[in-house]
Amino acid sequence: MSIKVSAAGAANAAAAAKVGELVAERFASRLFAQDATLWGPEAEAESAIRLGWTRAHEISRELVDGIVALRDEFASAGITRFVLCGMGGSSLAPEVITRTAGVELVVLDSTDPAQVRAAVEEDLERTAIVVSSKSGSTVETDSQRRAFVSAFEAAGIDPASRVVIVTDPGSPMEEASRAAGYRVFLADPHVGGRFSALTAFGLVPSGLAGVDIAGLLDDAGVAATAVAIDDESNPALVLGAAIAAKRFLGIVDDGTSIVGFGDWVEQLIAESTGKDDLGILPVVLTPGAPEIDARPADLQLVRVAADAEATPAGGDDITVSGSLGGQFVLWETAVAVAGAVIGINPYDQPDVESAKVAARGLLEATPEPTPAAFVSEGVEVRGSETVVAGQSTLGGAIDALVALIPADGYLSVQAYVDRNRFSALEALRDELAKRSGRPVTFGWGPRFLHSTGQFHKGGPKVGAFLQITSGEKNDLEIPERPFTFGTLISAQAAGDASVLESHGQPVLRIDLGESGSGLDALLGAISR
Ligand SMILES: O=P(O)(O)OC[C@H]1O[C@H](O)[C@H](O)[C@@H](O)[C@@H]1O
Repeated sequence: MSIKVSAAGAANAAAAAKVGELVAERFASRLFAQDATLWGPEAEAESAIRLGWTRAHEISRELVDGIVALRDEFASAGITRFVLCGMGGSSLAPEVITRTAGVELVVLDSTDPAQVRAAVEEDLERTAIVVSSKSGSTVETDSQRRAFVSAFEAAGIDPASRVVIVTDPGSPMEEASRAAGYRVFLADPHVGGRFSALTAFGLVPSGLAGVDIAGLLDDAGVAATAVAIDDESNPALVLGAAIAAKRFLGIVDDGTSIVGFGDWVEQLIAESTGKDDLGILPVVLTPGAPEIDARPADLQLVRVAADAEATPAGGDDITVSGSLGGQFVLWETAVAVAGAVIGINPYDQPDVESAKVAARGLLEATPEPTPAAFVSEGVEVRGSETVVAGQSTLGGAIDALVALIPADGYLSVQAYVDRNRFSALEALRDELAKRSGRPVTFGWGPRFLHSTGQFHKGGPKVGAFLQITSGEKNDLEIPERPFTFGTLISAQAAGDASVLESHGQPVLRIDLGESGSGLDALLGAISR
């Protein structure tokens, strides 16, 4: 299934205005020859060590046999349940790969105590974990690993027989893992996390779970040939130039067999472009989303379809199609193009660290919790002065937040809760989009911090933020750490809120209470 891109109306015009230039400067062939000068002198040092993704479909071949052999070894020992511990670029690709293939992989990219406990307590006898971290120092991933290792030990299972590590050579995790006797797969260090779908980060968990990873690499190889040519028909040049023209990028499934593609592409685009007060904010939409019919002028819609030739784009839309392996390569190339068009370095993420620093500060200082501005219907409400001042009801505070969304801005809903238990919260996205007439993103915390989190702090400061938390009665220890999962997720939420507010952006913080009893009140206040 070859990759196809169809751009109509204004999207086609935006692409046409740029593609000739990109062909003339031989952008595509230089990119695939790993030319680090394409994004300007300031980006050169970082780009020089980040372009390995252009050849990942070839280099990763050598991993396949080892992954398949390990899968067989696990199968013969009765180990058939795999849990992936990892964040952002270390978990989003395996999630879409396994969901699309219809094989089971439990993706644990949360610090919510109940969500962690559920993953750790289920069926440990037939479970192996893949702990994936490029840096080897991500606090969420380290904490999840600790929880599993201690659960294995408590169950009399040797962790060395159940823990598989994916990391970069020389990371702190590599050394410690080898010492512990874990199986270690090393990834190509010249590929950034969000571009790592076709490296060990995408392939090890997906292959162990049962996906045909050789086929994925075959599909990617076909696409890599198509997007490396200096020609106006190159689909990645068209896509990259077209998406660079607008601030918001709505992504909607329109008949593709790929499951959950929006979540992967969201990180790739938001983290790669959202910096220097510029960027593109992806908005993952369902087919019924209000933004599709009442389209904000600054939102470009991309439909992911079964066949973009059979159902080409209409209006000002873009339609894309192709195999999943092909789509990875198409979008990675398009983002490299969009970065050059916008004038940013697509390979760094300068603002992700700020939220981590703020969370660490709170974990170390353990300050008294900020008192609630008011309590309404069992829900504690906090937030920026501009949002909560003079308010005494949940509905009033939400109205105040919506009124503060700039005319060219967006609302971001961020739910630091157990996503399995509070899945009903996802419905808030459409309600708030309808109410505000502006693009609304929805993210589970802390997962989104490794995705749209960069754009919120590094992109244009035009966001308004609705943060939802829930205390957990049954908190969970993190073995040998001075804080629990409950204190960690609270610090992550409070830390990110403080950074957003320091950028002058309004934040409304709603705590649903220990038993989550405020859920109905919140849903009611928003859908009234
Ligand atoms: O793979 P790790 O080093 O654990 O990193 C996981 C994630 O961490 C940070 O948030 C980065 O901004 C992401 O790009 C990365 O994917």
